[in-house]
Amino acid sequence: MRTSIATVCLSGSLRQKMRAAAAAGFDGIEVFEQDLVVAPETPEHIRDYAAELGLTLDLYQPFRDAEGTEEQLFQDTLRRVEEKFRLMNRLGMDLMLIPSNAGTATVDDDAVVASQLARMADLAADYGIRLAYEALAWGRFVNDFEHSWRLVEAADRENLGVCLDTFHILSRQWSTETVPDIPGDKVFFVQLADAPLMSLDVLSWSRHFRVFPGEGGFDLVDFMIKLLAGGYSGPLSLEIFNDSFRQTRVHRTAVDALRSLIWLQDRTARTLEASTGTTTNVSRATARIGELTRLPGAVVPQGITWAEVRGQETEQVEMLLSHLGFNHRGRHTSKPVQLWEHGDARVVINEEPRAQDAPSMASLGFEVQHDAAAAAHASALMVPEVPRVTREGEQPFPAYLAPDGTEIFFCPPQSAGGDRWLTEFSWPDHLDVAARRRPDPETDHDLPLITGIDHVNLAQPKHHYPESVLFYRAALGLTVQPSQDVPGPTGLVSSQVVRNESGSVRLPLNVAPDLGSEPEVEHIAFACTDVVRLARRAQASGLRFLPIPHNYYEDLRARFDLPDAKIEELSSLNLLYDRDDRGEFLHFYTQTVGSLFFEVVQRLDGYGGYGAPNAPVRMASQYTHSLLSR
Ligand SMILES: O=C(O)c1ccc(O)c(O)c1
Ligand SMILES: [Mg+2]
Repeated sequence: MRTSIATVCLSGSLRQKMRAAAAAGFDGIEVFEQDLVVAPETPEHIRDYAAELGLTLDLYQPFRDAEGTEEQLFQDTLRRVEEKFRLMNRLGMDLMLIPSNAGTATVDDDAVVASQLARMADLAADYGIRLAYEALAWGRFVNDFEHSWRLVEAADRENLGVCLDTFHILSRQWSTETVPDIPGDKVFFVQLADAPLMSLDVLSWSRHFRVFPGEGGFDLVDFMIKLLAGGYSGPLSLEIFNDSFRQTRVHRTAVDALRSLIWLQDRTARTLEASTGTTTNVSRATARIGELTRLPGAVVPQGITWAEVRGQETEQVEMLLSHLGFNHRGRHTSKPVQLWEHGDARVVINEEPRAQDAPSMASLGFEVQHDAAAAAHASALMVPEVPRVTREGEQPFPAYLAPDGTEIFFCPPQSAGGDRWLTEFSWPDHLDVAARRRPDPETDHDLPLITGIDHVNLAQPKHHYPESVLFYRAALGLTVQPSQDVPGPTGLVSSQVVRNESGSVRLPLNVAPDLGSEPEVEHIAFACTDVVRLARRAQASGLRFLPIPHNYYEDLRARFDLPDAKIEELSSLNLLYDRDDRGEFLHFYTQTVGSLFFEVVQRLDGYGGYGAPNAPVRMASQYTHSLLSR
């Protein structure tokens, strides 16, 4: 379907916004009146520039405070709107948005409102203009889309229709069952907005927190199906008021925006293809699947093949790993990279000389069924590729850059040769590559206690957080869990997990408060089969644990009624504890090196969380120790 974006979504001047929309690949734009009023160009210039860029000017908006007023005021409204019709003629535009009156309405009478809409439409017809009436969620008398449609129906003018804006509909939780009942050709325009689920007055929620589809909590796929079923065939447009998008770089935001519409169309098509029921809506919408933009292949990673740490002076990282029982498995034949391994957990340490960087997370290798398909999928979503040099004989992996700066590699499964890269590391003399094998429980008495990577916690740049959510959802096919706020000593950290269904890939995304020059900490959590045993060994070998204060253990006793011996054991090993309705969780943290630390976790009986109640204890202890180490 055609795509469009309101200029209010983007930063910069009107020309910059137009250029970015065109460069990202949008078909058209909604001209926000404010952007035009402050622009130095004449309307004719804007019209020509749009033509030059190949953009259509789809909607002029908003014309406020229009209907539901006393006749005297309405006379002035007609004068005002006629001026705008002349302006639209100069711009070469033919569709104007009329939001329901939220400011000057005094007449709560549908007959009066319908007749005023009809009179505006008749005047618009003289200028070849059509009007789309939109129910604002906070409209004084008209605030639900069914009401706006009844008024449009009553006014009964060919050039008068409705504009459906998902924010106004879904924020008020209006039922969307009747969306398909509005004839497709009377829906003049559709604005798609997502938003995080919040309990906030709708006006503030709308003006500051809207996000692109896939970045919030609204069910836009369901809305799309009803829209298609109703016969709408106009553009899918984005109208996102968001404090961050107003300040982020315009080209990057425009790409994020178009990515959301590509993802939404593909997700809608997939949902239709997968639906087994034969409701009228589904079959009508299914008949139109061909109109939706599709993505090649489907990607859901099955596991994390490696986590890469990069920086200078990585000895301390090596020390932590070695105390956690990791083995140094060799150095890369051509790169300044080493591989550490414990069970199926692999950490790559990259000592690439980059200006004085302290160790930090660099990349994640994801195991996917088809790496080429995953790459094509990411490219179709306009995710930037990471340029890489692969020498002859080395295993090439497609690599993409996540919005948070993490490099994402796609690796084929081990069974399909996905572990060929391991042979690029030369092993210390006493280890023979051929002797590398999985432990045999019959004969191995010392099984690895760590089995793999349980989760990787990634710090998110505040203003690009919505973009990250969509990236992990769309490019990696992960599912988004509800977000939680964790109080830390320097601010509130908002945390949201993205994961695959089986839980073999879990990425808690953390948005930290603005800390100025403090590096955001990230961590790799290893899954362990016996965390008490591992902690004992690590303690004996001298691991630098993150110390946990005694108050925490007293609180634990009160909360969970654990026996004294258990509390004593946890406390002596700096272990933390949590429980959910399924099972228990035991974990400990290492001290931080650079902007990175490690965690070891043990999930008992299907515990599903991440020890969130313990995160404030961790952050407070890290804060204390970073102050002490200064
Ligand atoms: O917040 C507003 O005023 C506003 C204006 C125009 C719209 O289309 C809209 O959805 C909201
Ligand atoms: Mg709108």
